[in-house]
Amino acid sequence: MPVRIYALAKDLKLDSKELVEICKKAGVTGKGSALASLDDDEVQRVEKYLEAGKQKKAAPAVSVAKGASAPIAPVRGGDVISDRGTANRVIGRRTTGAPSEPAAEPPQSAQADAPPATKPVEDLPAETAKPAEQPVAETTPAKTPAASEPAATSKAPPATPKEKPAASAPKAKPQQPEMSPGPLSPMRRDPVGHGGGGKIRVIGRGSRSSQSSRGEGDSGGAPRAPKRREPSIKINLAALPEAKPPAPKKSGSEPPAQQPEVRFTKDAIAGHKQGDAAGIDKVVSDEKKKPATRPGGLTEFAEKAKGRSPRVSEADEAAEKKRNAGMAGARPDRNRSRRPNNRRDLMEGGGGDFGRRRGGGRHGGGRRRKGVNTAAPRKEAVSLELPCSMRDFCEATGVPVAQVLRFMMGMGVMANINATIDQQTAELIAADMDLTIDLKAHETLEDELITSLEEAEDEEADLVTRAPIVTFLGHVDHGKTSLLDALIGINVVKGEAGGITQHIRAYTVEKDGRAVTFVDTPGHEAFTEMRARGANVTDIAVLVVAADDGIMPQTEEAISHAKAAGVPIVVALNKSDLEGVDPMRAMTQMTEHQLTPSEWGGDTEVVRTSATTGMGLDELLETLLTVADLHEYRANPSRKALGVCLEAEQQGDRGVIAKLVVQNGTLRVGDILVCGSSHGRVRAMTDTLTNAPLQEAGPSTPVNLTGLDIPPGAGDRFHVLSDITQAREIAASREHGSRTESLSGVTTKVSFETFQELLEQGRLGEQQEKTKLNVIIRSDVRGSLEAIDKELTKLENPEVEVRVLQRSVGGVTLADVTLASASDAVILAFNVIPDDAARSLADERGVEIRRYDVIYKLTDEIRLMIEGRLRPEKRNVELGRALVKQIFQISRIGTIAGCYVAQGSIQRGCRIRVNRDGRTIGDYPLDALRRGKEDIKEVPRGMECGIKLSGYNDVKQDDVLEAYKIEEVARTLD
Ligand SMILES: Nc1nc2c(ncn2[C@@H]2O[C@H](COP(=O)(O)OP(=O)(O)OP(=O)(O)O)[C@@H](O)[C@H]2O)c(=O)[nH]1
Repeated sequence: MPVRIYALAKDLKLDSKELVEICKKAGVTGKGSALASLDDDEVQRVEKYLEAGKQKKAAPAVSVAKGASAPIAPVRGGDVISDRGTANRVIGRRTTGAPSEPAAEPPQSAQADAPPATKPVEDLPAETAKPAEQPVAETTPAKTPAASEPAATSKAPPATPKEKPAASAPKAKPQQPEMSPGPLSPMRRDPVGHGGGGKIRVIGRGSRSSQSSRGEGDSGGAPRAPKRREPSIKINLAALPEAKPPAPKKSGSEPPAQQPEVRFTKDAIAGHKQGDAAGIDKVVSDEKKKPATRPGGLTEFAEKAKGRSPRVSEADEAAEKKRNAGMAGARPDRNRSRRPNNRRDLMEGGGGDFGRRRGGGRHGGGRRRKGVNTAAPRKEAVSLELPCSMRDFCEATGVPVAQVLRFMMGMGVMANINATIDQQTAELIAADMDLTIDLKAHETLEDELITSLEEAEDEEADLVTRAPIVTFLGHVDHGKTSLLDALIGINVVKGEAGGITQHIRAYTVEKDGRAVTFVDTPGHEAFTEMRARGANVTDIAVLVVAADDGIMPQTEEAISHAKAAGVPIVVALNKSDLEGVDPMRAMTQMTEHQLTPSEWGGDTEVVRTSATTGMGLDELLETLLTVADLHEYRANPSRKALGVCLEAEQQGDRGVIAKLVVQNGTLRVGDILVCGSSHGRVRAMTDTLTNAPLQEAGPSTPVNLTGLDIPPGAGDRFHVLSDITQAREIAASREHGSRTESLSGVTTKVSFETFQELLEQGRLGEQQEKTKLNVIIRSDVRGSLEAIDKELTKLENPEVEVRVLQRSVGGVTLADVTLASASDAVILAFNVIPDDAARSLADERGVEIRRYDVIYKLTDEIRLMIEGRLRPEKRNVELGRALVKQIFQISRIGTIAGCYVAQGSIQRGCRIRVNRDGRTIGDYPLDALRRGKEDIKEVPRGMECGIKLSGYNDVKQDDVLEAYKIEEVARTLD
């Protein structure tokens, strides 16, 4: 009877992977994975091989006993290792013995032969039995195949260089220990033989310093320019002759000889021009009498020597001020203060020129010299907590604010002293100013609590087996949803808008008495994030590949996600029921992506399935459970829960509904939860498949949960805390962080309507800047927001930029319309509707709200518009809204909705959108419109009527019916 390799491995008490290897060696081919089956014959072959291996293993034990230099026993190796000096001595001997082999490979190669841990034991005897004199040959290992074998001999012991001599100790001449350290022979190339320092080189083998030592040694004959460098191990080298430190420059403490500075007043100069010499004479005589108090003068240095800052008496100062006012001789001073590098003086704390210019220029520099320099001394190594303000940065580093602001201006950023500096900016400034900054992130409650929760390790005794989380990934329409539906026994595919999955689904089902959690992801290219998220929560990825299509772009992407997540991949070759499909084609393509099918000897399980006929479903399930067995997924149900939010939405009366998967621990009703920037207490939990209420959810369980204050982001991790205040604080700080990040800049007024006009009128060509189309996105779930976002970024071109001013989950609100009106933005409502107030304001202000239910329609429409090709030949004209007050079930007719027309009117022949809980759930033609028993053409606002929809009988009380008609609109921009 066939037996799976992993099961046989269990019987034989071997590792499954090891057994796969053994199968190969035993000549049983095509068994690339532990899931492959072996028939009786193959099992026997494997067992025989193992038996033979055991015998082989037993044989060398005799030789070990015989020979003193057993290949594995580190007896002699121990001798060599025990005394480093001995080792070196041996090396030295060999070096002298064979000095003529300078061109051999570098000694690192001996270490590069690190032993592969998985080397089958049974190989050892054969290898170690190879001729022991080969060590000599090992010095030229690349030359012959035989030469590489002794290198293999040294693979067994883990500690490489020391044990190598023992491992490959030549058995042929055990009595000649001097020949034994053959494997060390590469050391001969080490220049030990050329001089002292052998000890050092052995220690430093492989290190850079030793290599350079070797380089020097090699140059024994060839002269090489000596390089000055630090000795790597100083204790073994003669001390370098002490160089006298250079004498401090005298010029540093003595002022340069100066010419007496004679300054002429304007009057003196003017008088001189008029032939009056008296004014000049007076200035010259005054100058001679004046004490040397100018900077750099002797008085100043005398003061400095006494440890005081040179000060000028009030009287002198006043006199000087008077003298210097307006004198031509003051120009050098002024120039100095204007020099661009004056900030260096300032930074070094020695100047004050900068301040003099500002404060002292007009009002007299003397005052400044009197005061104390208040600038913080510049610090070289600073520790800074981020984010911080410009002021904090400057105070911490001692760099003047003006200097930092100037730098920022140079980078095109107009900042002020209160501006916040982020890490990147701080690093840039620091690099520019040669500062060493140790940037620390602010230690928050988050770091304290969440990190400890994430890092808490579970006790082995607490761990129990959990259900595997299996995610279906693959290209759009390859049959993921159908396959999952068929496995679970439900039908979700039918209800999908546009026939594509736009939400992530997760269900736990019981199969063969075991729980499995399935996650379905959308295949449309827009949902990359959802696929990545699906892959990140999963244990096993099922790659659904349609046999007729093969590997497609999103299949490739899914492969990357699964590989990045490091999870096993099982391929479901779906649609195998289709006639004429060639599964070999898809399998060949798979090999190009390093997914070799197990039937071709690889380790990827490929199951041929058909969601339509049910073919291969059992096998797929069995394979998934087997993989789960192999990996033993475990969790600790007794700890506080943590996991991931897959999706979240705001539902009218129920509040926030979040779909979470518990990854570890148990989540209970009443638990305090923080998830992204939302928090709250778990109010209720329901099963994602049956909607049954749950009191607790253990590991691997997906739940729909209420109780959070705002919808968390899809992909946000959640944690259970014990204090609601802490949860609130953490959520608030995250919200603050993300708001700060997403603050958008100034908006340009370009509306959706005018956008095409701009294009048509060719005004884009005249504009230097890109034309910006501002949009506000509202969606039913977070995942769609990301998908739309991603699609919109693809629409950018050199002339047009689509700017998302705001994106959020939930219906269109008054605030959205206000923002759109202020910034000429268009509101893109994906699967949501505007509330009454928003609708009225939008009408009043002419704000456009575009509604979509399929993502590619949204992006296609915008793309067409951007390309100037949008031809609004058909336009939806909103007619009115009616509220369903009562439902009447009439046999043979169906459901009649008794409605009250709240806005506009309902007209015969229109179409009706059915909205429930703020979401559009369907769009149907109006079948019948009646008042009493009469069929009528139109029902105006404030009246009641009966509405029958065509093809939909599930209208419920409180549904909102929106009537609209499709009008043909003539093109106006042709
Ligand atoms: N013949 C055949 N058709 C299939 C099979 N599986 C799915 N289909 C059809 O393929 C189409 C797409 O199936 P879905 O299950 O929606 O595909 P999907 O991969 O979930 O699509 P997205 O979720 O949008 O990525 C549907 O019309 C299915 O009926 C199959 O095994 N055989």
